[in-house]
Amino acid sequence: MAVLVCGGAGYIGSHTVLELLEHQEEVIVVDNLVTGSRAAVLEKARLYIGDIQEEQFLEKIFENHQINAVIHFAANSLVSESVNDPLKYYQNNVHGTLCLLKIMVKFNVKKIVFSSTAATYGEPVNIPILETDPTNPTNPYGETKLTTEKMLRWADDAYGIKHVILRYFNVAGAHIDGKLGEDHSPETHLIPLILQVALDKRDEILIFGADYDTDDGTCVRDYIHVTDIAQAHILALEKLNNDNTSAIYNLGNGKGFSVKEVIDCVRKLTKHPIPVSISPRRPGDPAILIASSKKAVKELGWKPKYGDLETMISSAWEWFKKHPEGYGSNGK
Ligand SMILES: NC(=O)c1ccc[n+]([C@@H]2O[C@H](COP(=O)([O-])OP(=O)(O)OC[C@H]3O[C@@H](n4cnc5c(N)ncnc54)[C@H](O)[C@@H]3O)[C@@H](O)[C@H]2O)c1
Ligand SMILES: O=c1ccn([C@@H]2O[C@H](COP(=O)(O)OP(=O)(O)O[C@H]3O[C@H](CO)[C@@H](O)[C@H](O)[C@H]3O)[C@@H](O)[C@H]2O)c(=O)[nH]1
Repeated sequence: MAVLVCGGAGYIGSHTVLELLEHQEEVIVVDNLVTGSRAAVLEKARLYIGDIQEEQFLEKIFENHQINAVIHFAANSLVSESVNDPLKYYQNNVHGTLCLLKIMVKFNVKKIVFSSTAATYGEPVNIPILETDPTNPTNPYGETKLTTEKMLRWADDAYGIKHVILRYFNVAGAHIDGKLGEDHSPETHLIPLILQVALDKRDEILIFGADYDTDDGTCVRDYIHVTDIAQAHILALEKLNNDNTSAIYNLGNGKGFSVKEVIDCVRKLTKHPIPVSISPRRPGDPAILIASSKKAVKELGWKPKYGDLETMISSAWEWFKKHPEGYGSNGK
């Protein structure tokens, strides 16, 4: 029996494929390589290049393999892009999942792990955020993820497809052995952008807003190492195989770091001065997002291993020093 990983050539997907292979799973990857890289998919996994919205393409894969469960990363996931082009997000994130679920129904595949996000909460009413807290997204990206979560709930009721929804906070870092890293193009995430300054590929980092209601005025986020996130998917699959019930979990460290604190940590690790400029707030950004992941710790037995910010940033730094062009043009 195989696990199908949609979006497995992307940042988090590729790290999860590595963990799955280490757990002896047969892994099938589907990816259209729009943001992912062929080079990020380890050879032991079988890669099909194509779009999950192409139902006939998906059907062939379900015909060719005995798929036991799906892990679904395939999405667009940039907050600011979603504000400028919300329909792109409804198309790919909501319609993409709809196509995938239709094929799962057709082939009687009853387990899915879904990548959701802290962006489903919007401006939090409590810190740390609990899974039971209100969900009022402040951007279309979060809205499309919440809509998809609701689709999964109805699909459970109607077709018995059980889900584990994982609401990640800010995923960071690279594989600790340097096997894989983060390569988004264009890059918009804070840590890789600061590291591009440290590599002298960029002159400065823009701080998007220094007038938030936080200690130093910059946004606070809960950063979580990509391998810890990948591990949670293994545990989510185990849960689905063992108790066959649906659930939602936050995945974060429960600690917040401001944009300025992240920049200071990079300065310390790289010894680079990292020039900054303050620019206006980025639309759709909440001031503070910090997770309570107690539920995942208790119910999944999740134990994040790389929780301190320095470990996350230094693993990313090691990868970027060796791969200044990411996976490079050969990556496609
Ligand atoms: N990076 C984060 O901090 C973060 C935080 C919360 C949630 N997430 C979610 O985790 C998932 C993975 O994020 P990531 O940072 O690894 O992004 P990524 O862009 O690196 O990975 C997404 C992958 O999906 C593929 N893809 C997109 N649409 C597709 C389609 N229609 N058909 C086939 N393949 C498609 C892309 O080519 C890419 O390889 C996303 O769903 C994202 O919303 C990420
Ligand atoms: O050049 C930059 C880039 C980012 N930021 C700020 O840094 C913080 C982190 O931004 P970024 O790394 O872009 O991540 P987020 O926009 O917080 O979103 C990430 O984390 C979310 C969960 O919290 C996920 O849903 C998204 O998919 C993922 O991209 C935010 O306050 C940004 O405003 C800057 O100040 N300057």
